[in-house]
Amino acid sequence: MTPTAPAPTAPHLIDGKQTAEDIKVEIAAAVAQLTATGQRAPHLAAILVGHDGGSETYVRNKVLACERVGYDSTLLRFEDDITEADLLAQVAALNEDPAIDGFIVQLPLPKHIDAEKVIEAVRPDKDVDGFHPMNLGRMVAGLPALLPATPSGIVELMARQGIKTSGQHCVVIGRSNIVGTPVSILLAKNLDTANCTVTLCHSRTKNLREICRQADIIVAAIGRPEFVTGDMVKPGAVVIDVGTTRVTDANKKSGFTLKGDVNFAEVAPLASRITPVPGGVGPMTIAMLLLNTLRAATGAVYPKK
Ligand SMILES: NC(=O)C1=CN([C@@H]2O[C@H](COP(=O)(O)OP(=O)(O)OC[C@H]3O[C@@H](n4cnc5c(N)ncnc54)[C@H](OP(=O)(O)O)[C@@H]3O)[C@@H](O)[C@H]2O)C=CC1
Ligand SMILES: Nc1nc(=O)c2c([nH]1)NC[C@@H]1CN(c3ccc(C(=O)N[C@@H](CCC(=O)O)C(=O)O)cc3)C=[N+]21
Ligand SMILES: [Mg+2]
Repeated sequence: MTPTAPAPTAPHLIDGKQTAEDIKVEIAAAVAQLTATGQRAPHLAAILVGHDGGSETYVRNKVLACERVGYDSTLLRFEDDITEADLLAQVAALNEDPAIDGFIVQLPLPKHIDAEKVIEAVRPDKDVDGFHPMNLGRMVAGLPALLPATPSGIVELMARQGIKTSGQHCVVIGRSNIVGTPVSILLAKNLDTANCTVTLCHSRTKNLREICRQADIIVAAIGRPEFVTGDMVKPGAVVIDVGTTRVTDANKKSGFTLKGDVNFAEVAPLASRITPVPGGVGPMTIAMLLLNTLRAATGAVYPKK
């Protein structure tokens, strides 16, 4: 009989926070090199519309991260009654501003604004979110592109944590344009950091539990707290939790707890490796946004205009 390794008794956490710190140290060194040769520091701008608590936190974290690595940053804030035309004019101004290397428009946007239209208005060489169809198309085709931050952050996190992906069956839950769809494409690519066999699941998927049980790697990007339960996870699987939902919690000073899409208490004892929330995918998203900004500033993907 072949001896089988005992199931781990303690969760083997995937430290996204530390990995993101490592990347930020590398970026800071690159910035120091740029400025030492007389070039200006990269400059990231963010547009924030309205007062959504989560969006405020993420944008604040992005601005703080810029300072940490030595970038310049600009935050443009607008009330949620800004018209679509005015927002598009702001995008056009950032497109044309030679002092701005890259910018993002924080999502979600108010309902009266067509988010697709705004995303398409961002000049692809400044689209550090990697949401523009030009960048998504180039990514699909395997051409150099500004890659979406959360998907590339997941791939980078697994690579740096020594998680084997090649030949592994990865089940992605969620097919949004910003997470589920692009991460499924990246993980299926013929790259040393990918080469997964990918199954993409969504709200119409039949037998989701059975499909998840066949996964060597689960990527949960649903936006429903604790959706992935223990009965959906094969013992020894790697579990990547993208979800970040604020759940009301009277015991917390802030009034809420950040919940992932994975029932951590049930799944952590089963998983060989698992990302915590917070401290997993979220910090990687920010690190990859900074990396995209460096690539935009240095003309690594598109020639500087
Ligand atoms: N950590 C980070 O850096 C980031 C975290 N997030 C978080 O990730 C989560 C997902 O975000 P996002 O992709 O934008 O979410 P969306 O709401 O855009 O997409 C959710 C996806 O989940 C699917 N889904 C919903 N219910 C079910 C179900 N019962 N069974 C199977 N699939 C289901 C939907 O299916 P269908 O298409 O059929 O509707 C959809 O494809 C959120 O919590 C968000 O806050 C997002 C971005 C970055
Ligand atoms: N144009 C655009 N680009 C985005 O990249 C984008 C967006 N819109 N809209 C919302 C989602 C969500 N998102 C997160 C980024 C960082 C954390 C993050 O750093 N989370 C910390 C905790 C932060 C906290 O304390 O709330 C963590 O998980 O450890 C989470 C979520 C980016 N998004
Ligand atoms: Mg969302």
